[in-house]
Amino acid sequence: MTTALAPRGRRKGPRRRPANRPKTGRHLARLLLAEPRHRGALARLAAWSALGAVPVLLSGQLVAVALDRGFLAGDGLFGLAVLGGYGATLLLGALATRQAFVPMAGLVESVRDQLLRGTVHGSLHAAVASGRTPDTGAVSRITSQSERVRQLLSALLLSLSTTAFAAGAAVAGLLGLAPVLALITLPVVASTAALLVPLSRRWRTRYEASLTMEELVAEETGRTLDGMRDIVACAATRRAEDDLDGVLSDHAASGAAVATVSGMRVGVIALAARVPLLALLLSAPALLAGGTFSTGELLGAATYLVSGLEPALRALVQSIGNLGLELGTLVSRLAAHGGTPAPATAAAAGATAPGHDVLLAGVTFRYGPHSQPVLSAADLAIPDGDHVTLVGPSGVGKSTLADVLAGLTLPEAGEVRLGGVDLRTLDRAWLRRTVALVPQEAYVFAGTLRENLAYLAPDADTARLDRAVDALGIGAFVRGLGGYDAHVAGPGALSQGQRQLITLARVYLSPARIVILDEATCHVDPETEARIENAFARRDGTLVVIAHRISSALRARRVVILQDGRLEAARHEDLLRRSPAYADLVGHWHGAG
Ligand SMILES: Nc1ncnc2c1ncn2[C@@H]1O[C@H](COP(=O)(O)OP(=O)(O)OP(=O)(O)O)[C@@H](O)[C@H]1O
Repeated sequence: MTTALAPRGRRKGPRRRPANRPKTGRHLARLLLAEPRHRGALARLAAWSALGAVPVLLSGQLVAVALDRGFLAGDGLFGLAVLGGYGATLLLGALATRQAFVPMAGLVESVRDQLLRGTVHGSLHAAVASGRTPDTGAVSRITSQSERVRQLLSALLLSLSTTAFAAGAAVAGLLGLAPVLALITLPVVASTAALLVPLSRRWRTRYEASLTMEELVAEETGRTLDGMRDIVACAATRRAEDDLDGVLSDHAASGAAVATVSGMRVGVIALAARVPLLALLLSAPALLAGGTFSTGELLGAATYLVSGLEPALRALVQSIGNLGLELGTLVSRLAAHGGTPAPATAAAAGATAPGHDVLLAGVTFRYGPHSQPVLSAADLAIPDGDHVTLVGPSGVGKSTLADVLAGLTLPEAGEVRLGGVDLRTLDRAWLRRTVALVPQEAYVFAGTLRENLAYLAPDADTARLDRAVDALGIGAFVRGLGGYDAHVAGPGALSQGQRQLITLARVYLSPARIVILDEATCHVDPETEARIENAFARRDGTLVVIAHRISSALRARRVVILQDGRLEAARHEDLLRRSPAYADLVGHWHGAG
């Protein structure tokens, strides 16, 4: 039986995306502006923030006065007094910023309460509608998320209002001090800062992707740990490692992509303030010589650019980018799911298919973005109850196709359907019970033979074990080991072929409706292989055999050949006539046999 693993490979196609989110900004604005008391609190917050920006507004002016009329005019005391006055405005600004916390606290508490009310209502409503017990786990998860919303919203509001006013104050101060310098420098600031808009959008996309990857890593790790026993029992450790490795590499790449855009953003912010400053400094000698501006005015203008505008710009971008994005993600999840967290995967819990016909439609899969596709727009239909043998030269992609059929590997394009339902939407546990992929490496664990055989059918009694053993023709082997209650010391105590027999009997007893044998009989003799394949063919359901010998193809109802990423299916005789590749393969097998 396949393990409880996630699909593997570099999943290009259906990478899980965040659930459809409502427009976050609009939703937040609705929450903030819905009630008159919220609007009042926002107005008070704005008023205190404006007052808090007064030191920035005065900074350049006071530096200019301190220099021109104080230090440079030989009146150091006056200069010091002016700078002392600037210090006093900083104190007042700090007090005003402190006062801004009061309306903001009331506002965010109220928004948090609104969110929580919506959450609990949503959960109760869903419970009443479905007749089930309310999801109290979801409510408690959302309670903690609402708490995080409160923290983020307060940080964001404070940061936004103070930095927006500070930036405005720096611009106003510069215009007041030296309008000509403002007209020279501000367009440069504005045009460079305009680059931040597309950069921030790109940053947002990459950040969201990295969040999704983070969730995927947690999900994949949890699933691997949960399924550790099955992974070991089915000798799928390498596959599990591959799965985790793929997800971790993707996660690392997504983190690097975020860092690249963050770096570019910091560079642009620095340029926005430093390029005008550089222009100012380079033209300073000429401006001073022409007597157009005083030294104090030039330094005052530089003060507005460097200590007013640049920090405000940086804080604005960071608060909108980081705090805003995290807040938006949380709020939209709460809003979209009425208080229930977004489902972790596209697969719906409990979703089963009404039938067992398998259909591959236009399936394309490749392991890396630059590698050749292993499957290329491949089509195949396997009706329920069919017996097919899959053939193709070594390395052509037969095992990959088996993984795709079992839903362990997701195609980058096209669809795999089971009973008419897209595999990706089916309940994973149901899918794992329904489709059994038996790999070449067989595994037995220390315990009785009965425990090993009944591992996937714990309710199987001795009579059922007997029927399976008879059908597979492995009675002599079972008796030779000492019967069902004989102790199997572990994998090392049996040959590879004996381990395959146990694994095959285990799958025969399982509830799997579709069995895929991926060279699962390669270590047993041809007669035993024939008996086993025939037994599986008679068993209820579908049998797909990845051929190890020509005899497997001759036994099957149809043969499927995989060549150049495409699949062609026909009866052995027909395929022999119309496919030179199959004729070659058969010739090669006969030669080898
Ligand atoms: N995890 C992986 N990462 C990258 N490439 C892979 C991975 N697994 C398989 N491949 C490549 O994909 C191609 C198909 O491999 P696959 O094992 O599906 O072929 P196969 O037909 O089953 O081979 P064989 O008959 O030898 O078992 C090969 O070129 C292989 O090297």
